[in-house]
Amino acid sequence: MAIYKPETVECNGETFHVYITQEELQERVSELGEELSRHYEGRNPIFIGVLNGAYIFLSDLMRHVEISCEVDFLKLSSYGDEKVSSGEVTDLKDIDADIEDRNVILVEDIVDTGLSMKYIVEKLQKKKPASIETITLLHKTEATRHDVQLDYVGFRIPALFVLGYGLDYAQEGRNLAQIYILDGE
Ligand SMILES: O=P(O)(O)OC[C@H]1O[C@H](OP(=O)(O)OP(=O)(O)O)[C@H](O)[C@@H]1O
Ligand code: HPA
Repeated sequence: MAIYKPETVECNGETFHVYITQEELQERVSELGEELSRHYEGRNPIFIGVLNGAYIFLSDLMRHVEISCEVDFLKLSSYGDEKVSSGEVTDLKDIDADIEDRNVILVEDIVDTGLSMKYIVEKLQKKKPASIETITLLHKTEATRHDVQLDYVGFRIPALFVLGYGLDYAQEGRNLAQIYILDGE
């Protein structure tokens, strides 16, 4: 089976190179799944993935969760086709599940400025869940300006634009099996 993981890749006229390999991703994702399985044993958590970016991370993560659980999605956008946040969050789809009194695990691909995560947690809190914890594959620690609670973090990364494994640049590059960064950074 062919997996799309070149050493370098052109995306929207810019060149990116590998930053986190497929093997490193798979190892960390499996550790996180095992940690969540231990923590949520007997609590039937509901995973809420943030579309579009989190879909690959969430699907890989769930295959390492060995307890009873559910999944739902919401969708929002704040980057458009740019490499910097617009500073505004647009709601595109809400969850369908009733999360009142449920244990929610909010799943993001990346926390950059923190705006999206802060916005979603405040939105979900209004639905009165029993608990909300957050997990993000990537955290750009130096770029985060909003106060966010991060319970599980895959990789802490510098403030560089990244691509692949669900993360896009103007909607392209999500199908790359590894995480890439802009050449020269
Ligand atoms: O911490 P922040 O600065 O808010 O950035 C993080 C958010 O940006 C990306 O979503 P985007 O709005 O690009 O939509 P997408 O997931 O559909 O690509 C990513 O998936 C996060 O949701
Ligand atoms: O570095 C990034 N890459 C892709 N999407 C993003 N959304 C926030 N930060 C990023």
